[in-house]
Amino acid sequence: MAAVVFENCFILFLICIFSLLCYSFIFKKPKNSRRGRDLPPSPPSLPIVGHLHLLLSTLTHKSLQKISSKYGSLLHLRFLNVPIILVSSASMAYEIFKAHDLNISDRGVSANGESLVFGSSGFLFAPYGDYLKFMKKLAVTKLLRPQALEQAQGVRAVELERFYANLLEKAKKKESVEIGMEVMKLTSNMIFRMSMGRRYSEESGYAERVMELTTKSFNLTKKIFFANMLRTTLGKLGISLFRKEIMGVSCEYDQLLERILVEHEETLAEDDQDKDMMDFLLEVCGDEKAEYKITRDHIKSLFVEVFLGGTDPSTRATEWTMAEILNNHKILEKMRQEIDTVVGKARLIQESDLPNLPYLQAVVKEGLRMYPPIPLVLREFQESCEIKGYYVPEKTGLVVNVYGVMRDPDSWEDPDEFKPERFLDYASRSGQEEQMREQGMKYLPFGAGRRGCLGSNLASILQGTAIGTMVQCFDWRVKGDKINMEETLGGLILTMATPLECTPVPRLGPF
Ligand code: HEM
Repeated sequence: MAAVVFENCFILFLICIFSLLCYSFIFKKPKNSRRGRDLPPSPPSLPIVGHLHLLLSTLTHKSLQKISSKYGSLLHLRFLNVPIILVSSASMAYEIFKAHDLNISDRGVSANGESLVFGSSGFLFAPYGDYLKFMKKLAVTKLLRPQALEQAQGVRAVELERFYANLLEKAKKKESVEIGMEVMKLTSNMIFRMSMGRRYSEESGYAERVMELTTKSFNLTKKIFFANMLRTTLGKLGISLFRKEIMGVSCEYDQLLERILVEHEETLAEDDQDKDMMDFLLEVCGDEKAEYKITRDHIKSLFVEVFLGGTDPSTRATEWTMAEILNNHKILEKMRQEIDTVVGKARLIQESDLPNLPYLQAVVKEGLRMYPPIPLVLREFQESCEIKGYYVPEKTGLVVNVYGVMRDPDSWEDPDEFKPERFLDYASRSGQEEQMREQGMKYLPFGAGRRGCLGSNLASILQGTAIGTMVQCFDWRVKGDKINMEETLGGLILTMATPLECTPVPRLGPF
């Protein structure tokens, strides 16, 4: 229902701006930025809307992959009057990230005003400057770098046990579970407790509330993306697309986070060991001499974005990988053999086991290769430049189709087959450093360069332990012969069209 309303709204919107564009096309000469030099090749386009129909398809990443395999891995597209460079191969990605990383370190999507969800006080869409660098440093130092991750290991272990106990409960009652829902609870609880909730018990209900709001925000991402992309054009007509819905979620987040902030202020932890990321951010907020002066809205936006960036992609990737495991009995058995040998049958897997479980790690990597939760990475060329002899004008958008790169038959043997072994071979291969770097660009689930994902280490832990627990402790009953692997883009995140639902049957334990 919501999708239909959105679609209708979008068609109406297209009609509205059609007249505006006709006006500008007739009365204003379009800028010709070629300056006598060739832009990258462009596939045939429709009048006025250009290649917008590709963006509107339900499987945008696949439409873009198809067009790239026909016309080439470096293309020049136009969505209405927005020019875009589309990249779909490892060698093109390498060329761009090697020589132009700073030039493409802005996302090119304007922030969503005063909203806490992708808004101007956040850093996901912030330009690459002092504010972004400062907030990234805080998030990495206090939450995501290896030392910080190690400090919070105990918190994650408690949540993993709770995840296991919950599945066991369902297994005893012979109830089926939606894997995505269970994993979403696990990742939300882990990230919530690591970042601001060490002192809160489950009864506070805060983690659950954060999870609800994160899901609501994700359902809005496609709308937010369109609203942002078209803000300048529509702003001139006094139209603010989807504003009410977006601000509604933002207000709910605001109220919840304000309450948590006040509770942190009232019981400020004295010992550094007991401080969580929110305690540190509050200190920085009150510090007149801080490198960068941050406000309460900056703190709230940072948390919203850490939840958005951290929970849903990790959950979707885990769900996809579990579906492949359950569709491939040999892989499931091989994983169990490895886990039973390394962990034994008397205790639950824990994150310190992960380095000793190379096959499990390879399965996680293969899941991310075939189903990258963020299939399209968005950036913008700040300045004009040259790529493979083609001219790229300043302020041209960049879309790296990482889904296309990781399914490119020129880089991957049998790209559409789930073969974890390829990552065991891959790790043992050696070569020239430069060659290896270029090779690295064929595996891009976390993006690349200075705007690449900050949470890849945490993501590996979340996925490794969640999948490890489900494989080690349970057999899984699935309806039908095979799991339906059809894809959909839920709010720009690669999602299973039919959520994975199955019934756990205890295999080991209880621990
Ligand atoms: C399987 C899980 C995950 C995947 C596949 C993933 C993927 C990505 C991708 C593709 C980007 C954009 C990169 C680019 O533009 O080059 C990104 C950015 C980001 N991710 Fe992740 N991510 C995951 C988990 C996490 C986690 C657990 C966190 C933290 C809790 C996190 C935090 C971030 C942040 C903060 C950014 C923005 C960085 C910036 O704008 O500078 N991600 N992620």
